[in-house]
Amino acid sequence: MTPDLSPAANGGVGVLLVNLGTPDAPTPDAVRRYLAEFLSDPRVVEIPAIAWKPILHGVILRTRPAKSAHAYSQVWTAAGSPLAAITAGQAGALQQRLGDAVTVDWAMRYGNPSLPSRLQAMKDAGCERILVAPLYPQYSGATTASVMDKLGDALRAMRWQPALRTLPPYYDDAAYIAALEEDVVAQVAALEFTPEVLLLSYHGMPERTRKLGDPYHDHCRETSRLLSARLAQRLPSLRVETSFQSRFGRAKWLEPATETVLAEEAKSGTRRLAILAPGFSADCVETLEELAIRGREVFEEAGGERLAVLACLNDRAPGMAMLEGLVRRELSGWLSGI
Ligand SMILES: C=CC1=C(C)c2cc3[nH]c(cc4nc(cc5[nH]c(cc1n2)c(C)c5CCC(=O)O)C(CCC(=O)O)=C4C)c(C)c3C=C
Ligand SMILES: [Fe+2]
Ligand SMILES: [Fe+2]
Repeated sequence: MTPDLSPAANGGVGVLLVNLGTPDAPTPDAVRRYLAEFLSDPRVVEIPAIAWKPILHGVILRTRPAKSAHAYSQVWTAAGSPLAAITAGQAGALQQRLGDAVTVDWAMRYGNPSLPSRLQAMKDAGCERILVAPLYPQYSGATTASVMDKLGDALRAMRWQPALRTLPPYYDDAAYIAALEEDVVAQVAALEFTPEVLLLSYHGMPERTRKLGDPYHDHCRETSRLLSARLAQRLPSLRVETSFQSRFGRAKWLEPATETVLAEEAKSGTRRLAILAPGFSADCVETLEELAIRGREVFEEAGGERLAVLACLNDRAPGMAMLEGLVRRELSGWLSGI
């Protein structure tokens, strides 16, 4: 095939938003396909394949899909998986903010739309310079680095590659902390009750990854420290705590576990609690089912009365203004006059 060298088809700038991934449907078969890809990634499960494959295929993929499909079915929307629908909304909102000079698209690390397929589609549409933006504020090997691995695989298969930049983690960026602050203050003001505690719940990781040099735990703690300091000025009576959710497998995970903190807070007298998941750019099964359904049961069974799970930044204005700012900064020198 002869390369298209016409000016209209080439030289374009693109932004590719990437999030984790989600099944195509809330069914055991679709969840099995998705989990098989996700949990075969050596960045996610750092156990030698020879030991892990029999456990994955012999136990996990036989038992977990039905349980996870039930969780997904409780949060599925007319637009599909919340994570996919919201990520698409973020891409649309960013496109509007940046205008026609930039092509904005989105992809998933696992499942669909796949990262290689969207990268190729952007290249075919004339994008020769692409900013890949993993929507993970806190860096981890299992998330950010895994996106870069997949990007490397996709590039390896391309003869004519686009030039690439990648968005660095933004866990301590003043714009991210300010967006969270503004959004928390507005969401708390709109509640029917005044929470005594704000629990910042991050997705967990095996504790071992921290010892191996993964900065994820430190990034989460730093986000919490910076956000707590800002909230202390705005909502001085709110006590802010941090926890890690979603323990998976038998190994020790980062602590304290969200479930444990919810139960202990209720047992020690906290009656009204709000949860925010600052590490998730978009609401997903982890916030809408694990926190808002199962977390609520844990809190109420231990004596808690009111629990509010605050929305993630999603595609609303505070988060989109922050993302637009980060993206414009990273596109510096690639754009003129926008
Ligand atoms: C935001 C950061 C995330 C980190 C860090 C992370 C690490 C991690 N996750 C698993 C296992 C599972 N995660 C699952 C869902 C899931 N995880 C994240 C984000 C992070 N994961 C998101 C946004 C989601 C939701 C996806 C969606 O479709 O909405 C799941 C699947 C759900 C389930 O079956 O419970 C698993 C499994 C590990 C092992 C890990 C670190 C090593
Ligand atoms: Fe996860
Ligand atoms: Fe989870």
